[in-house]
Amino acid sequence: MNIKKVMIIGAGQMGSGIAQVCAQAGFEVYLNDLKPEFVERGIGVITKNLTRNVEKGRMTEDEKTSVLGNIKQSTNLQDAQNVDIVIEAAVENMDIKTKIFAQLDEIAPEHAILASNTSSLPITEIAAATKRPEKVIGMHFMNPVPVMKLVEIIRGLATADEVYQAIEDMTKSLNKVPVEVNDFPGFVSNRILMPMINEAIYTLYEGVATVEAIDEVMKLGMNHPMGPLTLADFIGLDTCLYIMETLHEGFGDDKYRPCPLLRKYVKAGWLGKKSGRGFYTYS
Ligand SMILES: CC(=O)CC(=O)SCCNC(=O)CCNC(=O)[C@H](O)C(C)(C)COP(=O)(O)OP(=O)(O)OC[C@H]1O[C@@H](n2cnc3c(N)ncnc32)[C@H](O)[C@@H]1OP(=O)(O)O
Ligand SMILES: NC(=O)C1=CN([C@@H]2O[C@H](COP(=O)(O)OP(=O)(O)OC[C@H]3O[C@@H](n4cnc5c(N)ncnc54)[C@H](OP(=O)(O)O)[C@@H]3O)[C@@H](O)[C@H]2O)C=CC1
Repeated sequence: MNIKKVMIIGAGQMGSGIAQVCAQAGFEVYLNDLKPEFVERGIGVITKNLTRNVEKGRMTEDEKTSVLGNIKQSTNLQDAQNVDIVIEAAVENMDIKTKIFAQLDEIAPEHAILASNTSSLPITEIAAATKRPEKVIGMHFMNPVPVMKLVEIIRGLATADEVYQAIEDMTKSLNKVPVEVNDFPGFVSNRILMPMINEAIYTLYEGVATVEAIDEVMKLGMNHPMGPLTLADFIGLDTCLYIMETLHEGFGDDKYRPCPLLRKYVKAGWLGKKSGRGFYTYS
């Protein structure tokens, strides 16, 4: 399967990172979001990252221009008719994702793969919204995408072997490391990571220690690069809550119940770094 043209849906922190690494690997990229200003914000982040690469001598100014030239801005899903693969990185909500996939199924060429960067939602259910479940797959990048090596590849029940192989090959061409997993809530990454973050929030909620102390324990005691509350802010508290809800509902086990403090913060609009306030405040 020859993949040259890629569409990324959602120009948030994940979508813009995925667009950057695809453009750097020479793919032609359409970066799509609901409004032009969201796409422009994503291009702004990519430009900043590339400028840092130039300043550090890892890339020339001409290479930066050429990478940016590989990215087209899109606010129209119809642009999917021109691509070989769509990677969806919109918000972590099943209704929104299934609507996007049903539309893409009508628009994208027959050969096109429809991938989702979902961090926890069942790929099989997303695939069932299309008439091409064999071409639907999970391609789960880690944040920040330009830095993190892993891509968790999730097979839905119907995903074809050649589609899995194409995504594995594409992952390697992006200079990332693919790891194959099966379709269960939270896959491997968030089934293990998110209960730890949720427990850190309970630790705060129950007054065991301060935000700073909890992070310090995990950073200095366990050598984690970021404390769990810093990491939760970095991921987005809305995304953390959606993932916990998927685990709770998907396994029907109360050990995954989201901490009420997490719910409260999300209801307050304290979504972490991206909204300027979470467990910490950001200027
Ligand atoms: C929720 C999900 O579904 C799945 C997930 O993604 S879970 C989240 C997974 N990610 C993590 O756990 C990240 C944990 N944190 C880390 O690994 C590190 O703190 C970090 C890599 C983010 C930053 O590393 P650091 O050493 O503390 O900071 P810093 O020295 O500023 O950055 C290291 C490099 O990363 C780059 N970097 C940092 N943040 C970046 C960003 N947001 N975008 C692009 N590049 C970034 C820096 O430019 C720097 O590059 P060079 O050394 O090549 O110049
Ligand atoms: N944050 C993380 O660490 C990780 C997140 N993920 C997954 O990646 C996905 C995106 O997360 P993230 O980038 O953090 O979220 P963000 O909130 O940063 O970005 C999501 C973007 O998608 C846009 N969007 C929402 N609905 C649509 C739509 N129908 N069509 C096009 N664009 C849309 C949003 O616009 P608007 O602002 O208007 O809502 C926003 O710009 C989620 O599924 C998440 O679970 C995966 C790995 C890590």
